Amino acid sequence: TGNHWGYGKEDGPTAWHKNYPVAEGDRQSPIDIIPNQTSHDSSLGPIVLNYDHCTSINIANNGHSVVVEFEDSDDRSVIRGGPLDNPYRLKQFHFHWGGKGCHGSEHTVAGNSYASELHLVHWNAVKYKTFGEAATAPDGLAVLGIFLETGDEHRWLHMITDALYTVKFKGSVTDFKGFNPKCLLPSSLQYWTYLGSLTTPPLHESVIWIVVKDPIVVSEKQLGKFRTLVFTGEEEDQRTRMENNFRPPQLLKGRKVRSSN
Ligand SMILES: NS(=O)(=O)c1ccc(C(=O)NCc2cccc(O)c2)cc1
Ligand SMILES: [Zn+2]
Repeated sequence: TGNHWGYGKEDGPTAWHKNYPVAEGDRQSPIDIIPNQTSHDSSLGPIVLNYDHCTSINIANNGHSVVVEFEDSDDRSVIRGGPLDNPYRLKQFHFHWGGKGCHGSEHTVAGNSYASELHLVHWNAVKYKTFGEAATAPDGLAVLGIFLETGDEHRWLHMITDALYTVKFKGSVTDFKGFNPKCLLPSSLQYWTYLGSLTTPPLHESVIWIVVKDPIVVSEKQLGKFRTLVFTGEEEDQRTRMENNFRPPQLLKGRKVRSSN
């Protein structure tokens, strides 16, 4: 119905252009990043995250992913530096992942995909009054992308995976206070950056992407817990496991990808 979209055969990424023609635009995301074709830019300073006073509010299943929302009524948690001209406020973070044994990151690196990808979504509250307004502006959003690869257990990810059973169904929301996503970052924040879009409808071309080069390591067991979520609501009769909720790489269309040193 209406602008319903998903990741299935009929409503998935190849069909999104019907309701969202910008899907075929000039700055769509994600992309395949080819390291030796990126341009190193020494003017690109480090990314600075001020998350120490961040206020997480809740964790939710929105029918596409699991999302942790933050209080964004002031500059208590911001990202700045790197390619950004202003501080951008943290609004939410969420994940994209594959099926059992399949990879599910959105960005790929020289054609290789990771098991999953974490997106920390920020908006430019200096220039725009609301997230919604920023989400339609060319410099409105900054998303920090972190790759997840499987290996040893991640010491802090259990704080997320232990809560997933409370948001199994689409539309479920539970309190999730006191979580600082800084614990989900790799030690090095070296990154690639380029101008792109939301990777889900409405696919607005409003994102300054900052993709961190080093992945974090999580266990297959931890990742498997994400797949206990379902795309469907509790009242619906069929349970569709939430997995492979990623958009494949889109055409670069002449864009430059810059690399921090
Ligand atoms: N996967 S992604 O990080 O590119 C991404 C981040 C945020 C959103 C999002 O907020 N979608 C809902 C939305 C979009 C525009 C305006 C709104 O008010 C809400 C979608 C995708
Ligand atoms: Zn995302």
